[in-house]
Amino acid sequence: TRSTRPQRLLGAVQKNATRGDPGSVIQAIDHYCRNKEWAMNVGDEKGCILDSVVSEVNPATVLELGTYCGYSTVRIARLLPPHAKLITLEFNPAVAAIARQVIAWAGLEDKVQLVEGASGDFIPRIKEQFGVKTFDLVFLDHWKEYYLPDTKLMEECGLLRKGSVLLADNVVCPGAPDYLEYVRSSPRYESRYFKSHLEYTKVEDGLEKSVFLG
Ligand SMILES: CCCNc1ncnc2c1ncn2[C@@H]1O[C@H](/C=C/CNC(=O)c2cc(-c3ccc(F)cc3)cc(O)c2O)[C@@H](O)[C@H]1O
Ligand SMILES: [Mg+2]
Repeated sequence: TRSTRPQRLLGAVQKNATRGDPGSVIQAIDHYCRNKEWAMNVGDEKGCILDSVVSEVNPATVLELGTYCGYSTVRIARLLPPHAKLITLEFNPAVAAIARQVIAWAGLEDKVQLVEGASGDFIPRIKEQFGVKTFDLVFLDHWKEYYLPDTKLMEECGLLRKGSVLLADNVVCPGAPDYLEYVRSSPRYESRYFKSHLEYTKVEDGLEKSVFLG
């Protein structure tokens, strides 16, 4: 049977990237997706904005919603300080299996905990199950209609503290209008839009950075 897009993306990593070299894994995926087959990775242009926010926050605890093939997982984990932890949630087992191999190829498995399951089920259990009190940084890149409900759930579960940073991909394309309205109008967030482009295209997209004020 025909391979899947994630399988072909993993093949490009195994063929073109050096084991243990996260930068080469990022480059291999970007080259493949720009020249051979588009895929919904945050990409190199928005990826640089992601890098700058990660470096600025210098987080000890990170939550990523929607691992997909692990491209942004690798981008974030490669910048984390030694004992920092990144928990990434992915509910499609076949996709999670690919992401595990991409993260391993980059040599970052010690910094990453990939959890298979749906965000709505896991967010309420993260505290007791993973010993995390609050997240310094949350990267939202899963199904766009879940950005808002999952943000409200994180608030309710006490997973955000004064200064926690939410960074959301695709707030223009495909768009997350209810989420944007919420973080931009709520007095509990200081929000800022980073204009960019949809990965590997000239279409406008951007990242919304929202600081929780407690
Ligand atoms: C229960 C559903 C909500 N909770 C969830 N919990 C855990 N994992 C979840 C998840 N939702 C989705 N996922 C996983 O995240 C991934 C989904 C990401 C959704 N992303 C997009 O739709 C997306 C789409 C585009 C896109 C843009 C333009 C276009 F023409 C076509 C696509 C660009 C992007 O950058 C995107 O991120 C999958 O691997 C899915 O299995
Ligand atoms: Mg995205």
